[in-house]
Amino acid sequence: MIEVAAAIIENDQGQILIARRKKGKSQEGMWEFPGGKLEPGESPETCLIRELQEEMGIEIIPYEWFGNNEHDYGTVQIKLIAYMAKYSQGEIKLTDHDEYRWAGRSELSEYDWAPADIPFVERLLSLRHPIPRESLGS
Ligand SMILES: Nc1nc2c([nH]c(=O)n2[C@H]2C[C@H](O)[C@@H](COP(=O)(O)OP(=O)(O)OP(=O)(O)O)O2)c(=O)[nH]1
Ligand SMILES: [Mg+2]
Repeated sequence: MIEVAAAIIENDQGQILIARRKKGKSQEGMWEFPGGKLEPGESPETCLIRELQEEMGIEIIPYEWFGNNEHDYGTVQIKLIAYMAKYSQGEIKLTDHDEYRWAGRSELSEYDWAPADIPFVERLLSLRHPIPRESLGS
């Protein structure tokens, strides 16, 4: 089982950074939350700070664990560990991706996601609208 950290990065407008894996990579052409494999002894937060600097040239601040999802790709099994993060600074320069978007939560359903990401995407979509107070029953 490979441990992979993924960052759900929000900007000041509440949009989320998503990226398409470029040709030649596993899951090529599919959209993901940027990140990568944990190095030995590394925490997911430290991994994400490093990966986003390496892969996109930006600085982020991971602030909250979002969820884990184990997925079997047949040849590899991955444990995807997602964290919410805040975009801090830097101009995006792509190395492992061929496209990126700042997407509104409701737009996330329009993309062809890496299968391991689907549960995260569904949760982000369902958290789109806050539940009205009166329907919470108190
Ligand atoms: N970063 C990332 N990887 C994901 C996501 N969903 C998903 O299935 N993966 C898979 C693709 C890869 O098989 C595996 C490892 O991710 P990766 O290719 O980004 O790892 P890495 O940055 O360390 O790069 P490399 O050494 O494999 O080139 O995780 C996701 O949302 N983010
Ligand atoms: Mg990566």
